[in-house]
Amino acid sequence: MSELRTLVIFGAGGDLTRRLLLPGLATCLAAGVPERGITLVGSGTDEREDFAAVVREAFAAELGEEQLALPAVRHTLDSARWITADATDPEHLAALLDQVDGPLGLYFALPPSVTMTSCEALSRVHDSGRLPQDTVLVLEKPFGTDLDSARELNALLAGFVPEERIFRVDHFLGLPGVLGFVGLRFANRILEPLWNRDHIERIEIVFDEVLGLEGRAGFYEATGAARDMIQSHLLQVMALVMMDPPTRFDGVEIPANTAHVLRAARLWSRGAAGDGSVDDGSSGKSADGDARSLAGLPDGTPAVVRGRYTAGTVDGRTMPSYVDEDGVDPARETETFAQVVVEVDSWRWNGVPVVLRTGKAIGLPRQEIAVVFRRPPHDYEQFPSSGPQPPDVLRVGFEDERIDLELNAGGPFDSRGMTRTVLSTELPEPGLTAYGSVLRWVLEDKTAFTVRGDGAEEGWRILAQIAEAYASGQVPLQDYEAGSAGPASAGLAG
Ligand SMILES: O=C1O[C@H](COP(=O)(O)O)[C@@H](O)[C@H](O)[C@H]1O
Repeated sequence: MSELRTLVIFGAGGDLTRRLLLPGLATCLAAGVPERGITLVGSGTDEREDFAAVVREAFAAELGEEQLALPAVRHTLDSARWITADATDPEHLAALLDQVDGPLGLYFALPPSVTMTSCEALSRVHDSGRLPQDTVLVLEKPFGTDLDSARELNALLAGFVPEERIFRVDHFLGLPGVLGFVGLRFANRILEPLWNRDHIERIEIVFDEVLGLEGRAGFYEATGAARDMIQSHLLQVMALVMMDPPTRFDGVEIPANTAHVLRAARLWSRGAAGDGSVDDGSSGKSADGDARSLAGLPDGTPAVVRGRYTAGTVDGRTMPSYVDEDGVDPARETETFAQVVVEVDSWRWNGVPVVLRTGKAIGLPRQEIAVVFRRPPHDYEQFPSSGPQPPDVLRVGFEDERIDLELNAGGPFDSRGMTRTVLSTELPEPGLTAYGSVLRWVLEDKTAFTVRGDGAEEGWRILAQIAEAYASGQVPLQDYEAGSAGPASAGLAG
C-alpha cells in the first residue's frame, strides 16, 4: 500500500486529538513523514470554524513557530479543515468520503461504543460500494469493552476490511523505552541465550504515575487502573518483552509473536484456587524444575492487589482522596492502583512471575521494564558479604530512554570485595512523541507495532480473570496515601 494522502479524525473536537494526536502528528511531520505532508480533516457532530486554528496552535506549541514553515508541516496546516458529520450515520459517512481524496486513513478518536456503531455504519457504506478499497482504519484502545464486544468488533471489521489495513493503536508500543528495549533485545547476541526461565527469575513492568484523577471521573470511574492500564498497555508491552525472536520486524511476525505470548498468559494461580495468593516458596519446591515461587518478591505477595488513594501530597501538590473527587461514587469501588502477577505458561517462560503494576498518585513513581536475572548457581564462601549477592537486573525506563544494567563487580584491589555496579546509558532523544511514532506507522503503512485482533481479545480474557479475582471478595480494596508508594502489601516500591 502507498502512503496515506488524507487523515480524517472522527471525534476531533475531543481531548485526545488536542492533547495527543495533534502534537504527535506535528512531530511526525517535522521529521518529514510524509515528505509532502497530508490533508488533515477533523470531524464531529458539531459545526466548527476553528479547527485549522486549533491545529496551528497545537503544532506551534509542540514545534515552535519556526518549524511551522517546514514543507510537510506547512502543507498540512494549509489543508486542515473540518467536516461536520455524525460518524454513526452511513449517509453522513458516505457524504464525507465523497469530499476527500485517498489513500485515506480514518482515525476513530471516539469512545469504544461509538467506535463500534461507527464501524457498523462504515460496513454499510462499504456494502453500498462507497468505501474506497484501500481505506485504512485506526482504532484507539480500548478495542471493545470486554471479551465478547472485542470479538464482535473484530468479526465486524473482518467482514469489510482486511486485518493489514486495521491499526489498533496502543501508544505504549510507541514509547521510546519500549522501542529501545525491543532493539536492545534483538540487536545483541548476549541477551537471547539468557532470555528464558533458566536465567530469568522474574520480570516487572511498572507504570506508576504522580497524576491522580485530573478531572476525568467520567472516563475513569467506569474504568479503573486494571482496565485502563493493564488490559492493553502493560500486557502488550509484556508480550513484546517476552516474545520469540521475529525473523522480520514486520506486521506479520511481531503481532503473531506477541499474540502467542498473550495466549499463554494467565493470572498466577499457584495459591489455593481463587484465594488471591501465590506460592511463597514454603511449598518446598526448589526454584528449578516444576517450581513456581515468586523468588525475590516479599513472601506471600498476593497475585492481585488493588488500592485507592486517600488524601496526601504528591510532588508538592495536595491531592484530595479519590472518593472526594468530583463525579466519584465511592460505592463503585473503582481502583486507582492495580498489581497483578501473571505467568506465561510456555516452554520458554513457565514458572517466571511477571509483575504488572500501575497506580495513580504515587510518590517517586517507577516507570520501567525490569528483568531480574537468577543468581549464579554457586555462592563463594570467600566472598566477604554474609548472604548471596543481589541479582543482576536490566532496567529500561519507559519514557526517559534510560538503560541500566545492575551487576556485581569485584574490587577494588580484591576480587572478593563485591561492589554493586550500574552500567548506564541514555538513548538519544527520539524526536517523536509516542503518538508521533504511532501516526508515523499509520502514515507509512507499517503495522509491526499495532495490536492484532486476537491480541486485543487475549487482553480482555486476562482482564476477566482480574475482574473475577476482584469479585471473589478475596482482594480487598486497600487505601494508600497519595504520595506514598502504593498499598504496602504490594511490595515492589522503588
Ligand atoms: O492510556 C493511558 O495512558 C496514560 C499514561 O500514558 P502517558 O503516555 O500519557 O504518560 C494514563 O495516564 C491514562 O490514565 C491512560 O488512559
